[in-house]
Amino acid sequence: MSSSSPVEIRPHPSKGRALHATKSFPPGAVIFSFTPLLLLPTVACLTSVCSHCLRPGEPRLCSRCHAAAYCDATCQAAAWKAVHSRECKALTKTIRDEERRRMLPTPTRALIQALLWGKIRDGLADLEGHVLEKRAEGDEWRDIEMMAVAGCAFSGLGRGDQDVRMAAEMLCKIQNNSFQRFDSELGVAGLYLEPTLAMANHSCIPNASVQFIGRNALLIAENPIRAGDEIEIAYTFYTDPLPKRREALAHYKFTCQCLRCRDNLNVYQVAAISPCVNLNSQSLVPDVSKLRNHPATSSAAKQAIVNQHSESVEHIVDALAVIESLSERRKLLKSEFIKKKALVEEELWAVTPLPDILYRISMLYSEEENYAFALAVACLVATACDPYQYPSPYHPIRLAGLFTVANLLSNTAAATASQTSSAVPVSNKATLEQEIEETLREIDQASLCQMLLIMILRYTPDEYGTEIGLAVRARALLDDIEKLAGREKETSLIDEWRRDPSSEKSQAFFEFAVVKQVDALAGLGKKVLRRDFES
Ligand SMILES: C[S@@+](CC[C@H](N)C(=O)[O-])C[C@H]1O[C@@H](n2cnc3c(N)ncnc32)[C@H](O)[C@@H]1O
Repeated sequence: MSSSSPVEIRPHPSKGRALHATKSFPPGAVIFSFTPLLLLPTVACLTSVCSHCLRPGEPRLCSRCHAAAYCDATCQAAAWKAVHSRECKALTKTIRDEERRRMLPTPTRALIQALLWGKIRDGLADLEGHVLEKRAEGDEWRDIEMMAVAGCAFSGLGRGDQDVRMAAEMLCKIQNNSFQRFDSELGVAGLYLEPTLAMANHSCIPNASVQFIGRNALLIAENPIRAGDEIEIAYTFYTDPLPKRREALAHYKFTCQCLRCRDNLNVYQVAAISPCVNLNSQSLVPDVSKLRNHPATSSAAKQAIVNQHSESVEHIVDALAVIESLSERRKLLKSEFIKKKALVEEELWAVTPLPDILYRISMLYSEEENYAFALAVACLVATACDPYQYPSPYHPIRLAGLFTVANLLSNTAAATASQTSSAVPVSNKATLEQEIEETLREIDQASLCQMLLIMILRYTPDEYGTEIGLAVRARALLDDIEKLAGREKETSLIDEWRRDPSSEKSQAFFEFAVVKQVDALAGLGKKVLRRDFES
């Protein structure tokens, strides 16, 4: 990196090397945009994303090897020059069957590229692979050796002991330093490696995160970062319980010593000490004392419940992946929700796996076209789960949560508008459906939706507003709302809030038009869960 680089690599007493900032960055700022040394689609996404830029679509397969696909001639030409010319020749020569070429495991495919290109090999040279530790582990090492043998064979290069040993070492480095490139539509869509970004160590209370745009990885400040600070990212889901995090990090051969791990802090305790808490004054939880003083930060009884019932979401994700029907999905979510009754009774909504269960319940209602119920549960997620799990309002999951609410509002607003107003007050005997309908009728849903979208764009790095998928979708929906006729008065109030969100008038308006309404809907979300999922 050049002397003007925003990051530098320094030795670290216990972690090997570390990535440090050379200047300060506010939360949400892009520290650097990295161009990959290695970027490959996963096997599952090989025909649904471009092998060069990883953008989803309907890419066309390379007519020779049929094992790489590109969105257009530009991507194909760039990939040909960067990696594919040699890879294509080697794969066509060494593997007859096209389907088998496409089924090569992603790390093996990455290894083949590294074996064929000196530039990639050189880029990997200084990386940590924990080769000796891995070699000492029977099963894991056998898998690595098998992939190394395959990589040597399919690259058409040497297959002697020395070659396989070198390939196995490269594979260890690839595994220890690559990212799973996540796509919001497809999930894990690729493998990404860049040697400087790979110097970022892990913390379960990270101050930065990585977001992918096309071929590039953006390193984004999550907390305020000062010049000289170590930049730490999370290698695993830091909201998982401690044993699960330890298990995931064992692959990287270290034991995390961050505060969350050392003192086994729960999600509320970490939120309370986050340097980002005050940034929430313009969020759905503007009363930051709520974030600082949740009862689970001090009550030993609540802490015990969190420890006893927190669980990774993995088994739920796996089970849902093979369920097609909505009714079966509902059954599974109901049984998982009931299992977490102790958390629900104590309103410990932010404890894993509850946020994920709630999010999936909201999605389920949405698929069932019950947008009002989906919205109520999504509001509960956006106020009682996300801000505690991710205290920075710039966090991509916070922004995704806002978008979910805004998007659902665009459906409920249309439904409310098409109803003939009965204007019947809600009686004690009204159904939950009627209660939500009435609440929605009282809310200016278009304004609420518009303000949530403005918040998303406010928290998105300006220079990437046209590239980050969520920002692009938020902008499109906002444009649609701004075209609606007859909203001059609302628009003028919103414009004033947009220009100066911290003025007294704007804050009062925000409190009324956004915070109060989302809170009311979140309260209804609890009622929805109680009625439909508790028994
Ligand atoms: C992607 S590399 C990060 C750069 C690495 N420190 C180096 O010097 O090459 C991952 C490796 O860094 C080390 N590491 C990362 N985070 C750590 C942490 N919180 N504590 C101790 N070691 C850590 C582990 O050896 C891990 O396998």
